[in-house]
Amino acid sequence: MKRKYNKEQIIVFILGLLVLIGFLAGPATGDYYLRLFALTLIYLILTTGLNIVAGYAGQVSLGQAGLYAVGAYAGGILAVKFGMSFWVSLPIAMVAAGICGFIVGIPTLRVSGHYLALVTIGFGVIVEILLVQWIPLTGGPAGISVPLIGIGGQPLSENQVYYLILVICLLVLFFVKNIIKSPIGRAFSAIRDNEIAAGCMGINIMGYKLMAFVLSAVLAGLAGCLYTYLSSYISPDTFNFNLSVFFLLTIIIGGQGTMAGPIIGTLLLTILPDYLQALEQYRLIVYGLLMIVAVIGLPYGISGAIIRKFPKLIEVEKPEKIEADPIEDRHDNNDEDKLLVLDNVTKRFGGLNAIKDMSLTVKKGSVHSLIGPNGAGKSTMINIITGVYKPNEGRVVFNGRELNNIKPYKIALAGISRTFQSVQVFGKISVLENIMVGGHGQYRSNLFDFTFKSRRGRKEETITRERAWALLKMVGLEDRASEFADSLSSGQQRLLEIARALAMEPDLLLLDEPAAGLNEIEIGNLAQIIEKIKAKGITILLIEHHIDFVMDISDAITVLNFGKKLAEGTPMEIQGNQEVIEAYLGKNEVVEVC
Ligand SMILES: Nc1ncnc2c1ncn2[C@@H]1O[C@H](COP(=O)(O)OP(=O)(O)OP(=O)(O)O)[C@@H](O)[C@H]1O
Repeated sequence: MKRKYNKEQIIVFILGLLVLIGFLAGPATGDYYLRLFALTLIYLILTTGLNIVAGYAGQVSLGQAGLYAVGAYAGGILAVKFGMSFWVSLPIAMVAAGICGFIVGIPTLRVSGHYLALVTIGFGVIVEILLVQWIPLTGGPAGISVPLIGIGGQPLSENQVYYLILVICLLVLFFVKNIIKSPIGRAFSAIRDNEIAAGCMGINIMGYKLMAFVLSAVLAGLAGCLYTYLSSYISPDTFNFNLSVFFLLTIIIGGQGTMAGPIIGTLLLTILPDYLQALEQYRLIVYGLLMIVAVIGLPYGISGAIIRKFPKLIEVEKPEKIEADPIEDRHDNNDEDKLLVLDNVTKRFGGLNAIKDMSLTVKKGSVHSLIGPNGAGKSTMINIITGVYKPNEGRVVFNGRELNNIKPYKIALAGISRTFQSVQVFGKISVLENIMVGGHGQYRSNLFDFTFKSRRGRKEETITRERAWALLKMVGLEDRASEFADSLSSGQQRLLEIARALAMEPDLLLLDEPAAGLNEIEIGNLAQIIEKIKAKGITILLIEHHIDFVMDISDAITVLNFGKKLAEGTPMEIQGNQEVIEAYLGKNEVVEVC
């Protein structure tokens, strides 16, 4: 798959421009601008890392200056107190910051949003205080002076240092781009857009949040260490809270969650204020106005606005050949007939029994429907099966394995996929990427494979992408592949959810009101899709209010009322059940169905 217009080419173009500026800036305009550009590149390394955690993974961090300080002081202290060279202290500084990032990331397991922002601010403040108070190690307010970077005993010139930083910055952008374009990057975006749905796609939410924090901290540490050697002197007042706010503003204005965002934001906010010096006393006003206009007028930042204005920039080209049969065959030779068993399950919300002593057996390869009036407890059952809710009593057994205390992502990886009653697509990534998120559990490659684009990683990515195209075609959305998922109609989003759930190659597919919002033709297509899925040996547990649709495609039906089982049987048996007619179907409905 190729992009017609390649975002990476734009990034390379901007960076090419930067190199050119660097060439001209050194000899033509003197050391001041060379240092300014070097500092911009250092900030770019840091904001690219911040973009991973805040832009892609959606976790607010206002402690980045603290992590930057850890890298800077680790580099400085190792050089001054232990006589280590730049080349040895750089990786140690990155590891030190990475460990701090892990510690800062732990609260994300419990808090998010404003609370997380406060926790990260707290970290930055603690670092600032330590830098001032721990005088024997940090030099206190007087700071530390650091020797120049050297190779073979020879110190590098200012120009050489600039190009060293440029090369490191380019490598960082290249590796981060590889990670972001991999299932890891998609997992970050999925968590940002919808944590519950991401968990149900087999994504280990806590693990990926921590990974995002550690990656961004490692890059902050790298930037900090480079800063120490660029400026030859560090003191606590550089690493204050304002700097953390500045970093966050940079990616908000540039455009969070895009590779180009930090580049645009960092260039704009680091270099522009300096050029505005000509406007003397109006400089800060112009700077402030720019920020207000960008934040209010461009909610997705500058790069986000560009992408929305010119969607062709992110358009992916449809492959010439799309596989016709994307659904994995799940028939097996196992004689066990029961795929899913609920044994006396009860779920209470306060004093309300949403489900009471519910027992249910879903046979392998069947389409089993749950019907019942609103509030009967149908969605609660699906949420219990997928681990979103924990039952108060009873057991859920899938494929012979008890699921009661298993996390949603592990249940998903065990072979259960689902759609949601109120659609839960990942709105800010493309339709194609949404389906690729479904393929998350199929990868065997790791962070190393994706960072360095190993053969294994590339091969798995190609397979997932091809299957995603095939699933898109099956649900008739292949012409919408490049669009953001939240731009689809709700009916299309339901189809997208089904395709995404199938990308997980499940044994059991839970469909929660898939026909809601679809017209008659779309419901007909949906019935065909369900038939196809069933023919592949995938078991389906269906919740639906379109009774004739349910009667047509089900092998078994369970009727719920007030959290209890009212009746169970084949469609014929249910249609003739007097209690069901009175509680749910109503006489007219039955006449219509018959
Ligand atoms: N998270 C929750 N907190 C409190 N009450 C809940 C929660 N989820 C469901 N309920 C309640 O549990 C009962 C069953 O809800 P559930 O959504 O399972 O019903 P349903 O059969 O799926 O209904 P519908 O067809 O309207 O979706 C309802 O009374 C509902 O208000």
